[in-house]
Amino acid sequence: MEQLPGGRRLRLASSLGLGQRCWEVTLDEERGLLAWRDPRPPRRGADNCFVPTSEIIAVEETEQNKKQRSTGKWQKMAKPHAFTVYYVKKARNHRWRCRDVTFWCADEYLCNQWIQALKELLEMQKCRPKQLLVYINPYGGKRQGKRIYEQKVAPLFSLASISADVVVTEHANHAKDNLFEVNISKYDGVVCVGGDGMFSEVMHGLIGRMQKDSGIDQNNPKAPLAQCNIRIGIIPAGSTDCVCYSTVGISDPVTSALHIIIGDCQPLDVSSVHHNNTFLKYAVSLLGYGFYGDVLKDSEKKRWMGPMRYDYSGFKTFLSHHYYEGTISFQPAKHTLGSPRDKDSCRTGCCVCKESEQQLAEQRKKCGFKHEEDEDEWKVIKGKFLAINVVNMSCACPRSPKGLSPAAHLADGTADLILVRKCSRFDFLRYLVRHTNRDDQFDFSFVDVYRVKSFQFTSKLSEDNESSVTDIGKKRFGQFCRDHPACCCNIANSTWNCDGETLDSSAIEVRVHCQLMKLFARGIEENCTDEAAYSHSSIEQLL
Ligand SMILES: Nc1ncnc2c1ncn2[C@@H]1O[C@H](COP(=O)(O)OP(=O)(O)OP(=O)(O)O)[C@@H](O)[C@H]1O
Ligand SMILES: CCCCCCCCCCCCC/C=C/[C@@H](O)[C@H](CO)NC(C)=O
Ligand SMILES: [Ca+2]
Repeated sequence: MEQLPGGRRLRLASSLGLGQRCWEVTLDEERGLLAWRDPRPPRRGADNCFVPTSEIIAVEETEQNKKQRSTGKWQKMAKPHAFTVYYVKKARNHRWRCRDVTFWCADEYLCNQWIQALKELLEMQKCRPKQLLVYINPYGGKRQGKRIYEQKVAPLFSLASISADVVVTEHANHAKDNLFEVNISKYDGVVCVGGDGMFSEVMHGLIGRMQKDSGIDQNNPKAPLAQCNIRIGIIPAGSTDCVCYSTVGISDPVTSALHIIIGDCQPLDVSSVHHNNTFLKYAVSLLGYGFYGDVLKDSEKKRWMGPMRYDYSGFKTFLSHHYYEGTISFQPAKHTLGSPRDKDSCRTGCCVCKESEQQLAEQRKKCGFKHEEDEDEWKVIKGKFLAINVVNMSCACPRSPKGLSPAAHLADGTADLILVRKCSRFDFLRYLVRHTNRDDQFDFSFVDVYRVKSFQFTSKLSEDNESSVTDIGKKRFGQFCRDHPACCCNIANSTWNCDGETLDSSAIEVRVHCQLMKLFARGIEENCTDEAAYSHSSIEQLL
């Protein structure tokens, strides 16, 4: 243990070899930093580096004659004792990579001391998973799930001494059904390799299992649900990968694997969807009726096209320009500080999410769940809509980097309700194009947005059905309004797109459950675009 001038203690401080030179290497346990600096007088571009110990992946004794990862060549190491530290390197656009640095010294005892100290610090990171259950969808996205896991993820898990039980799914709902049977207490987390649909399956398995084990009836739309504490990791291998992109900032399997390894944790709101006291589904990203429901329905027939199916069906649906009539009722969210028109977005350690969760917890302590359900006001809107989107998170994805609601929060107990009323094709195109650029997508007279905690929808057709429209009448009219063949008024229902799966009912009741589950993620970090975040920095400022 070394003492610094300010009274701070260092776990270890030594002069160690790195490449051809000697470096001052320190392990600061209090600050949780491993740092190495070139002791020669500072010059431009000198490499002074540090790594938070929470972002060290592994430490290994380095064998002589070991293949040097950086050069790819076999090099005889002339140095007698060495150890390699593998760590997270943050690159541009939220991408993480595994890098390594090898230190050497002549003294075997000193080398072992370093290995021992670093391993002890790694052991102290209690949030890191040791045993994972992995489900791979071999048919998601471009059908690369198995290859992505085997080539990019499994080697990192094994480097970090994580053992994984791997299930390659054989049919839809395999993972979900399996999660009701496995001994879940054996695992520190569940990983899904696939897209949003695969994530949704795993989430349904885990939340469903949790409610079953706690004796909670999922069919009761008002039941307070039991929180699911086992974290889910998403290795993106789907077509949209919206949940991964919106919670990590990038769809990249290696980045996601590293977030899992270091044991990140991001709570997530989940909406429950019911119809007539029957549970239909949970949703975390998009519940979309009209445009996104029709895109999904059409695209399901074209799965063979892979991710391109959404572009094809998107264009076709855009041309069809159908609108739908219905009634929307919602309870505005009063417990949150945020609004959908905010300029700031939800970022790592978001205060809006923290505050909102506290407010909700206090409200519940005072009045219980019942008050919230019964006494808060409902707003009712009737109209003709091209799209009704309810989003629990921004829904950012590579196709729409800001998402459908850029200021939506991951864990504030609310969803953003976006109503796109009947407008011209040209106006709808302007709206869609704003998903892909920086302009405000809510700044249109035909678009309204509300932050809500619960929501209901009934289509005009089902309202009419309950009263007058007969089956014969429906057949005669066909799908479209007979009186106005060119008006695009669609007397058929659209379908709900629930995180990329279709729902059977158009009339639904939705409730947001604050932070019902957790992911191996940390939310999107404030932009750290600089490769040099951890290097070329003045080490003196840190020590
Ligand atoms: N072995 C399997 N065979 C067929 N379908 C499967 C299998 N395993 C999982 N599925 C189903 O495939 C559906 C789609 O998978 P996934 O979400 O991984 O890919 P995607 O639809 O291409 O991507 P995204 O949801 O991001 O648009 C999921 O709903 C899942 O239930
Ligand atoms: C003519 C211009 C077209 C512009 C289209 C922009 C498309 C943006 C797509 C954003 C979709 C984000 C919502 C994500 C939903 C997912 O839950 C779901 C399943 O992966 N994906 C889709 C496409 O429904
Ligand atoms: Ca939310």
